[in-house]
Amino acid sequence: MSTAVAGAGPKEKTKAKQRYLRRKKERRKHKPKTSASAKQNVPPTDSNSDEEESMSNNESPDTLVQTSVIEDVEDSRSRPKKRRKTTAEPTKVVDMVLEESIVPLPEPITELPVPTELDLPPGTLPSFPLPALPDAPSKSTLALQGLDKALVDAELVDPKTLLPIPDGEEDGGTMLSERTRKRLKDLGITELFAVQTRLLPFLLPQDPFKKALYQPYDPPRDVCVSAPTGSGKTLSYVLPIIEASSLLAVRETFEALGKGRGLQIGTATGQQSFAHEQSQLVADRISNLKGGSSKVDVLICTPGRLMDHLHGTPNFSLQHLRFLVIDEADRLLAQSFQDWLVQVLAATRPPPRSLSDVPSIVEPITTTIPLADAVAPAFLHTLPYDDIPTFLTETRESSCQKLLFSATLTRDPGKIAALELRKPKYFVVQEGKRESVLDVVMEKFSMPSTLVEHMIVCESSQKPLMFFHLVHMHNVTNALVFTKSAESTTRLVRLFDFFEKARAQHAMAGAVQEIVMRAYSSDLPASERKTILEKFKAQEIQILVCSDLISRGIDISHVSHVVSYDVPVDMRKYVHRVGRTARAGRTGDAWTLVEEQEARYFKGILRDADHLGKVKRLRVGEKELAPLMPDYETALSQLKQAYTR
Ligand SMILES: Nc1ncnc2c1ncn2[C@@H]1O[C@H](COP(=O)(O)OP(=O)(O)OP(=O)(O)O)[C@@H](O)[C@H]1O
Repeated sequence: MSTAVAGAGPKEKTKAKQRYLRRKKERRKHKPKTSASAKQNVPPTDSNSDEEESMSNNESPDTLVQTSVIEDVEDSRSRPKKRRKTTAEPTKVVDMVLEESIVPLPEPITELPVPTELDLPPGTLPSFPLPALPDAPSKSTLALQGLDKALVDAELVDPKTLLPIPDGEEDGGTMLSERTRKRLKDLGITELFAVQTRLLPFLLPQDPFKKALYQPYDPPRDVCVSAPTGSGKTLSYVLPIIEASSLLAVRETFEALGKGRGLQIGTATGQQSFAHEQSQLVADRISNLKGGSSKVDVLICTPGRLMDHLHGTPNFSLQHLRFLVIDEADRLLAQSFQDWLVQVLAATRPPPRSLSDVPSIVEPITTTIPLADAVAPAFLHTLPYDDIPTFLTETRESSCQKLLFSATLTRDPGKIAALELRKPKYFVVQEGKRESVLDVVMEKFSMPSTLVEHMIVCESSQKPLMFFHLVHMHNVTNALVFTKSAESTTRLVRLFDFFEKARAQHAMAGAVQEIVMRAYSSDLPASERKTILEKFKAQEIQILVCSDLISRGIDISHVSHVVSYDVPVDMRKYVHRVGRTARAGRTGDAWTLVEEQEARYFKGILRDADHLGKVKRLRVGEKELAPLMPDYETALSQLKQAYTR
């Protein structure tokens, strides 16, 4: 085409141009006069601009419509008149989105005038809108989706709240009996911690009917508690249970069934033989007793062992259960073996009434029929004779109240649903405003305010040395150390032993005190674990190396440091590890040794939990490590020898 243009003679072009100009002049003569302002906008009458003008006259009607819409829009918003080149379709799409989309659009677009059918040329069909993607919902909106409303409406408890426990008759709002308050004083507990100040009144209401052992027509609400590690969750449920038990004379009930006296505490954790546990839990394993034959008021158990007794111990029954406490709820709910939760909940619930439950008048009442008071009220219909007639039509429910506790409470709607909570009431012990309940929902767990956190990023080969540096230069003793595996533990303990020996030899006799470090793992027999823990408590052992499995629940007041020798796999693990120190308002330090290649991952974990800013980075230079080098090298070569032997 360019060749064709280049081949046209200049004369020919001039003639054509002259003809064109003549016609144009003619047209002008017949044209009505325009205003002065309009004249000003007339472009200079050179041939090229005229050509452009004539070209524009050939534009399709569609393009014209589209252009006019854009101009209208710009006019209405008093913008400088700058023409944009667009195609017809996108313009229509924007219009249609405004008209029809339910998705709120950003401000400037919503200001656009909504075109009506009149804006379209006659006979033009409005086009359908292209699919429009709504804005992505915010993280917080997503976190709230599918959540139990109760969790969203959780009650926030300020962790700084304390309530003095008074002597004498007045309970001072603690809801505790004089006897219990005296006992607490004997144990050195003079005030209630935040979680306890809210839980005690909730679980021990003033109305005596509300704390009755059996409440089949108006069963109590379930409770979920999210509170930091070491904040006193255990007492917040132990106290109400003890109070409820003594108040309600459970002892007498048990005596009526022929069991022991006093508040009996039983354990079923698999540390003793099954037969031994059975004999501790149940008095009569021969007769068929509808109400069970429990010997204990309180049973502390693991889900697995509880299941074993439910299936394998005659007359072991959960129908009288008043409180089902699920401590470390997130971890227990993650254990799905044998469907323990479904089965335990079923065991607390009365079986549905069926036709066979309808009493038969002709059925003789014999002496073998169990006493009514041995059966929980909600289970009375299971007796082979008519239960106590009642004018009430309400169905009777189990009186079992579920109490869930964790420092890292699960927000998983599926897991919460599996618990079949009854009108659950959530308490969240956390600093901040009402909205910070969202932090729990988004798994931004709250930490003890007395905890100071550090991390050291180093090469993996330098980790042992960094650890020894912490022990000797930062007084990291009375410490719990977490590793990723049993092998990592064994290696570290042996190397540390060699290092301490080398150090002692090196120094003048008696000048240095050897620091003792021991492994504390679930592989050890229970008796050995107990001895190690006792030695640690007595400070004969200064450092314990343990696994995540065993760490939860360790409550030793003098633990002043926690070291993650290997980084934790997730935030939950991190929270539970560091929570072994800075308990009950005491101070504590947490240290994490991060290998260079793990730094991004670990920081990512912290960042996702909005916690990165809380962990200070400690940089340790060669100079600071130099004094430890000779003994470290001796220890390394001894370890090598030990492994090659
Ligand atoms: N009111 C109180 N006054 C003084 N000490 C208390 C009080 N309540 C609890 N403690 C002590 O605080 C320590 C931590 O309490 P507890 O073990 O109940 O914490 P927790 O919240 O269950 O922690 P974790 O989630 O780590 O298991 C315990 O040694 C306990 O005896």
